Amino acid sequence: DRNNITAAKIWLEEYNTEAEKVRPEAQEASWTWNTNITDYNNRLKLEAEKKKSEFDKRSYNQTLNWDWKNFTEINAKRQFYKIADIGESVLPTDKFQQITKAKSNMQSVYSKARVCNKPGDQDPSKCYPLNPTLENIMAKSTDWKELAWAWEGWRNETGRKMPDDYEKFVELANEAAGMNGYTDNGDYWRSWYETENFEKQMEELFIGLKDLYKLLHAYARKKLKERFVGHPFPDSGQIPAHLLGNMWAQSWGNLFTLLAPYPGKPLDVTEMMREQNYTTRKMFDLSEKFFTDLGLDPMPPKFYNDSMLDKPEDGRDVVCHASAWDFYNRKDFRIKQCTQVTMDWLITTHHEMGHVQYFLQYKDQPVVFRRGANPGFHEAIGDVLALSVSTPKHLKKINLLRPNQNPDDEELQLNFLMNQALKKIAFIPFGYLIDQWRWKVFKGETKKDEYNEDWWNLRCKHQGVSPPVQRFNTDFDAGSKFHVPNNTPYIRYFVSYVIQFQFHKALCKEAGHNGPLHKCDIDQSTEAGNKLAAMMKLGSSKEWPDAMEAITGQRKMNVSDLIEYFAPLEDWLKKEVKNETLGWDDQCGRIWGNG
Ligand SMILES: O=C(CCC(O)(O)[C@H](Cc1ccccc1)NC(=O)c1ccccc1)N[C@@H](Cc1c[nH]c2ccccc12)C(=O)O
Ligand SMILES: [Zn+2]
Repeated sequence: DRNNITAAKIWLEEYNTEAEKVRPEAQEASWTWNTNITDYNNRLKLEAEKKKSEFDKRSYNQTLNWDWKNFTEINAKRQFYKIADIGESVLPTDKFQQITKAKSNMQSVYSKARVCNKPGDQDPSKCYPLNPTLENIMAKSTDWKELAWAWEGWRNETGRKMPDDYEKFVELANEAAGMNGYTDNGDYWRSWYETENFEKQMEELFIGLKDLYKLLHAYARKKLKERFVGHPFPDSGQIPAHLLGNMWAQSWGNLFTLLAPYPGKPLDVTEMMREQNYTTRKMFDLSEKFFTDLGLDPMPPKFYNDSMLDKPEDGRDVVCHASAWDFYNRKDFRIKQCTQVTMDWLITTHHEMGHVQYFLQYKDQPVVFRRGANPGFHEAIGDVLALSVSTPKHLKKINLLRPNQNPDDEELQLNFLMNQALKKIAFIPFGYLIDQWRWKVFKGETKKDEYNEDWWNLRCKHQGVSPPVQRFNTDFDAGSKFHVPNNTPYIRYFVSYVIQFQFHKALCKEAGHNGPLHKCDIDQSTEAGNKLAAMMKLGSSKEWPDAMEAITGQRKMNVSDLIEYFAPLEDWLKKEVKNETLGWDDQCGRIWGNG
């Protein structure tokens, strides 16, 4: 009968066995398309996704045979709760096909986009991809016009071509969420955090970090005005968005040579990597060794054969944006990325390897529990290890610090902190605002003809950046960032940037570190590794405060450890921007055309 827990557990076993067949097939078809974007592979992907959605629907219907909401066994009850949460698979077949098609269209536009008519090119029909060309221009160019060409061209070739598909996707995603008992798709996405007032909590964390961001913003603005003297910076105080070393102004690490407190003491890891003939494989071996030295798991033998770690040179279209893949059969785990030999890519490699380590640690959980304690946890693992790898002490250990440089030199340490701030503090408003925008779209508070105006309201208000050229309602600049066409939520990175410092603090204590937090390197500490592994093994079988407690002893997110980490730099910045006006107007002023 409906309360027979023994029979229910047998059914859960059968579900798991079936899921470990259906999911690998769907993943394999998705992998084939992602590593070779063709219409044929797209049809195979759609077919496999249809099959998986039918399995999800069937399984959902079978959960109705059990009174699982009243089960006393928490673990079984939680498995039923997750099996019953089938997302977009709840849609009837024709609507499921429509939403999958709309998503495939946008992903294909984003991954195939190229920008032509580069200023100074003899052949105006020569076109350039984001990775590596446009990213390198945004990182290195100090030519205002060239930066503006890349910035505007990328948005013309991506976001501008998506509004219709995006509107269709929003409509159907909201319909699916409604059928699953949520108010809209944003409500569904937030439900994965199982946290009361989640939006309020995120706002409080963001407010807690605003002052630190304003200091860094004022310093960067002052130095960029010197570099681009004669060019227009808005009176409203924003920084033109194409000057920050990154296509989305989300990470300012490429401004290090301009912003380092002591330019004479560079941290030029990329140059050191190139001088030592680093290869993609060497970068992965370095990362894997950090994990195994903590007592964590090595990559399975198949990993390197089956992964795609470099951009293919045979001209085929691939999704270059990095991702880690769990095939849910406990055997196949892959990474797909278009690696370049740079420090940024060494960090991204640790980020992706962090995802795979999580897969390995929770692989014996029931399939529905093979996820992060919350999505932010999955994004934090690799970044926590990268906090140790990036320290001058560790760079010295792996011979990526110049031989004549002393890792304990206080000026070098301040340069290191600035480098970290340009990636971690600069990211905070960006990590916060993407889903602020999307949650409003899902709530219906932002209509299609307001998509771009609302996007720039948030970019101007929270991030303090402005568009270098006029924007129009016919633009769709949110669509120029991978996660929007790819329908990947983004608040997870904001959560990750907060909790990774809580994890770092706790693991440094476990590793017996004394002294300032930013100097800590947990390398080789199996005590720290064991704590991390114990948390990862839980997967999503427990609510995330239990997982957080397993590492830090706390049950809440808070920004105090991040602020402690950057304290020495905060003091230096306060002196540096003493005569500057901190902050900017909420609005960007006139940037709007009626188009
Ligand atoms: O997007 C990424 C890395 C890609 C990902 O590893 O997060 C990837 C995104 C993705 C999700 C879904 C489909 C395709 C790509 N997420 C995963 O691969 C993944 C796998 C399993 C569980 C959870 C996430 N980073 C973000 C920001 C970021 C956070 N930490 C970083 C460290 C270095 C560089 C960038 C970042 C960005 O580039 O804007
Ligand atoms: Zn990630």
